[in-house]
Amino acid sequence: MNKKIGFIGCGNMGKAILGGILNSKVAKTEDIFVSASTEKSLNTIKDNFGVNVYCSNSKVAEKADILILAVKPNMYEKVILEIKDVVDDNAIIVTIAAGVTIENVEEWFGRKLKVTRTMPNTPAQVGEAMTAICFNEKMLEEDKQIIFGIFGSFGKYEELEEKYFHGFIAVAGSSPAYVFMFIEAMADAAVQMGIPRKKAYSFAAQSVLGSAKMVLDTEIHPGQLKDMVCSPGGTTIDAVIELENRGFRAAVASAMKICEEKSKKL
Ligand SMILES: NC(=O)C1=CN([C@@H]2O[C@H](COP(=O)(O)OP(=O)(O)OC[C@H]3O[C@@H](n4cnc5c(N)ncnc54)[C@H](O)[C@@H]3O)[C@@H](O)[C@H]2O)C=CC1
Ligand SMILES: O=C(O)[C@@H]1CCC=N1
Repeated sequence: MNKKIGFIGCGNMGKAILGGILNSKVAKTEDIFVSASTEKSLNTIKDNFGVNVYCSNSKVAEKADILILAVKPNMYEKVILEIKDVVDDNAIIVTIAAGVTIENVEEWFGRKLKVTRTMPNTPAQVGEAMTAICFNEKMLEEDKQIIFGIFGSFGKYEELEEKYFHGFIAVAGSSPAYVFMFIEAMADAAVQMGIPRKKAYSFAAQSVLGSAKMVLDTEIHPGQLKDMVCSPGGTTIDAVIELENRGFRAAVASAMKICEEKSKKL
């Protein structure tokens, strides 16, 4: 891709996207420009990724054909006010923040630019992100294809109406954290049973990976896949009933509702 990609802010999510883009070779290191708030983090990014780094957001903003705003939601307005006058009229602004709408971005820039709102997740780092994408009306078909090319380079993506983004954060943007907790909990229990810790993480993670792959590849209902593991009178059904008794599903649903509500408040 012959476009210059700028990152303003490059923390956990910015690095995951940057790593994903470079691994897939969709852009070259010399075409990527990153700014961050501290010299220390810029040096780390330079050392780890070999991209161009600047301590000025405006420098990055004026160079970028595609500008990814990867700061926290509460920094968006401040950053946009800082860069708005140097951004090219034809640049594509990409947001990744929870709770920041396309309308907010247009208002803060004070003019109609091409805006793409996305919600990725950290598995971008290993090429397995799930990203939701929506566009404003300034985005042309060829612009959309560029965005699909970038987000498709580090995982799956789907165009989704902006009104569903709060729910999407609960089920995809934030959900890797719940899955990591599940893996950690299973591994701790396995360690209690005497399994060495390193093996315990690998056994738990591979089981989650394989199960997710079965859902995606077979398209069999997850309930049916669960039933296929539960041999009559066997071990699994006892564990499943204990999870039900302990409110496993209810805890997940309630956590996701809280996550969705928080996204609405940001
Ligand atoms: N962490 C995740 O799993 C996901 C995060 N997001 C979104 O990504 C955005 C960033 O989140 P994280 O990467 O988790 O946060 P983070 O705190 O790890 O990264 C934010 C980065 O912005 C930099 N920064 C702060 N002020 C700045 C400024 N004025 N100019 C330039 N850089 C500045 C910080 O130094 C930091 O490196 C948020 O808007 C969040 O909603 C979206 C999807 C998933
Ligand atoms: O915790 C957050 O607010 C961000 C958005 C989705 C994942 N991390």
